Amino acid sequence: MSTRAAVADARLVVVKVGSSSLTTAEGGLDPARLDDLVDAIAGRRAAGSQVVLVSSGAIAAGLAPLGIARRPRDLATQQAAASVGQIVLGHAYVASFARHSLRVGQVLLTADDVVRRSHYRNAQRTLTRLLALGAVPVVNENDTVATDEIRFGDNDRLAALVAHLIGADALVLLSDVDALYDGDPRLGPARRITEVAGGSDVEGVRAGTSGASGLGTGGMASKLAAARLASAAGVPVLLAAATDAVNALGPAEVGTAFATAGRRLSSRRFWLAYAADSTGTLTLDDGAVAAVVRDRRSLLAAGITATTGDFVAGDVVELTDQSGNVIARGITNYDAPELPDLIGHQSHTLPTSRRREVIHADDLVPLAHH
Ligand SMILES: Nc1ncnc2c1ncn2[C@@H]1O[C@H](COP(=O)(O)OP(=O)(O)O)[C@@H](O)[C@H]1O
Ligand SMILES: N[C@@H](CCC(=O)OP(=O)(O)O)C(=O)O
Repeated sequence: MSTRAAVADARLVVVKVGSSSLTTAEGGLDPARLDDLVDAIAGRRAAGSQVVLVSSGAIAAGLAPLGIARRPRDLATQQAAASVGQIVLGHAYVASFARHSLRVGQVLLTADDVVRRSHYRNAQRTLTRLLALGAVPVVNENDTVATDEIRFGDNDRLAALVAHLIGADALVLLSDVDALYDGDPRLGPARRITEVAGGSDVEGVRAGTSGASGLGTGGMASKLAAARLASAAGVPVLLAAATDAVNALGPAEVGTAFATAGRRLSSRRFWLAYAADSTGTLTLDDGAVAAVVRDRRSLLAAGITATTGDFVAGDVVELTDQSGNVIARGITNYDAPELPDLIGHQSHTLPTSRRREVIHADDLVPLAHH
């Protein structure tokens, strides 16, 4: 099935909308744009799909009520604005979805809630039950309590993680631009990219890190990273304009479609590959890179040339090649201080208590460079 057909046929869709697509030029929430989005989602629901909406806009919606002219830079004021704005936003969705007799459920998450394995089943269960009860979950980052350490940073990433968490069949990223281009179309002529089948299709793409409105975060770079994260984890992605939501959620061919790379990862392997924080790095020689990535073998001390970080056994670490590219992630069997004496040595030359592989193949996930 083509990527576009997979998105069009998806039974469970995560739709993410950015701040810039919900606000007026002056910065307040735009009820007409919000209604248009809700109409498109209600249409998809009526056609038989379930939809989870990941909506930004809390900070933007809180600025005018607090008399703040532009997006604040400091975290405390952002959090205060989000606190005021999230209620405004939630209320706007309740009223707008009510026009279609649809109920909404607000789900505010921190990175910990979907990244820590002990927590994510909770989020999974709530979202699944909301859907079973016929409600539309409206998800945002829990900005008021998310400190820098536990922030997703941007809702594109949150949406990609949620899409995998709930086993969505597709992720639709709606923005103020109608597709991915090879450069920022605001800055000059740029070529539109309609299909991304693999990494070579986005090689050389310049994706800006800030949006036009100054209200969102991350710009196209965070969208591209999220699209690649979801597609690498087995969820097809469509990036399109929020003003074209009806077509993006319907059969029309709009935007940029990102094909999946292979099978869907299990929750545990997805967590290992993308969600968990890593606390260190192991640098591998070429032979070890091939053993881990191509042959899917365990990582032995002999193939490691250097380590950084302050990790302990059981932590997630990144594996890089000699050029510093991250090629895999895995759970280490050793504490960082134990490794300098072991690396570069063949197992049979080490004391018996030190012959265990550094990372077992079952605890290793090669990262797709597609
Ligand atoms: N390569 C690119 N292709 C498309 N848009 C790009 C690219 N690089 C930068 N951009 C800009 O990114 C913006 C979208 O980011 P942003 O406003 O943060 O979105 P949102 O608020 O929807 O999350 C677009 O308005 C576009 O001008
Ligand atoms: N959680 C923040 C949004 C952060 C964010 O990623 O914004 P955007 O780039 O507009 O999707 C808010 O609701 O204001």
